[in-house]
Amino acid sequence: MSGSIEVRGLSRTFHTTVRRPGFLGAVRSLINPERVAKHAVIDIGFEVQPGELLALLGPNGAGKSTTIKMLTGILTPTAGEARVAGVVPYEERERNARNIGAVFGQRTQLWWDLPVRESFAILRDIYDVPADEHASRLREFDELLDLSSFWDTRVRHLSLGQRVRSDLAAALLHDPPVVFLDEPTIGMDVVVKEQVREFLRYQVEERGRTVLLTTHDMTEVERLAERVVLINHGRLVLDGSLDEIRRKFGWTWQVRATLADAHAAVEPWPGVVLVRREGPQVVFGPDGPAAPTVHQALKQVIERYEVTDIALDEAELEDVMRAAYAQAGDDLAADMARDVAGDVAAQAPAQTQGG
Ligand SMILES: Nc1ncnc2c1ncn2[C@@H]1O[C@H](COP(=O)(O)OP(=O)(O)OP(=O)(O)O)[C@@H](O)[C@H]1O
Repeated sequence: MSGSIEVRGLSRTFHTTVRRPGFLGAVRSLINPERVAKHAVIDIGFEVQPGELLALLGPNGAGKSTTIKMLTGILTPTAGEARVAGVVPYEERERNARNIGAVFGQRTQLWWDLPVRESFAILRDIYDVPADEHASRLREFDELLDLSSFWDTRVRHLSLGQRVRSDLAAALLHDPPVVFLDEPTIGMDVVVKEQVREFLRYQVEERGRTVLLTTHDMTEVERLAERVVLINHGRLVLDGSLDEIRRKFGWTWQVRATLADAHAAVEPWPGVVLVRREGPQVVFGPDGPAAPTVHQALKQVIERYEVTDIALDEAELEDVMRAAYAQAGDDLAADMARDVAGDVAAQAPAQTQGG
């Protein structure tokens, strides 16, 4: 079965009622509710190939969870279409559920009062997994996630890391070709995070699963994803490989200097921007076509500041993403301005005719 994900023109608008302030306001809201529309996802489209891991990125409130909820069949889109392993998820929820596994880092799908292993057994029965397959898959997951050290414990007594590892195993026990992970490693310590990433890499590379992952952790993106889709204010603003994005938005060089005076004022100069500052540590990067070469930049930093240490740095993905968002924001603003200008232009002749 092909584990592809296809998304075309997908949109979702939420309608909520606004409560007016004060007692009278509350009464007025009851009699005459004021409805507002929130366009959480607007006309997005992308594809994920079978066996590919794609990171869906965006700031808080960008529309990532809403997108995943449409692809898992929890929400129905307002417009557009999605297919997951050939199935329209919100039209055939049960069929879709057999093809997908989903982990929402903040919630569990396990039975709170049962030991983990009993939850696994219930899922085996729900999905009709043959007993020998179930046992061998559990052995495989145990090797990678070390589940047996806590699988006789009730879910409510598990630590966060143990709970999410159990959730991951539970999501994959029926062998789905497509996996959705919404911030799976949120709040975990670095050791458990690494264990989970290892597990995910194995599932993609060795088992050929298709994974759509949302995360705010750029280390995770660097370790796991080759391709990213960026959404902002519900719109898709970028779809490309990490290499392309680094090339387009990354800095060709970065100079990190430690200032002798941690409180010294630091200003950018023509051709150079201040990328980051943390106390005495400052990082400079090139700015536009007038940027100096890396050798000139090193010389300029030493001439301008008293430094105790200076080094060349790899551009951090966080900085690259920040630059991509800034550019995407500019493009979006330009698009919206063009739309408004287009609307005004379209209205102008009508007004002339009318007048
Ligand atoms: N059920 C709902 N009713 C009304 N508005 C909603 C609903 N669900 C989400 N939204 C709004 O839609 C927008 C997108 O939310 P969503 O949860 O998809 O963002 P996100 O990218 O997953 O954010 P985060 O990184 O914070 O998890 C937000 O403005 C949110 O307030």
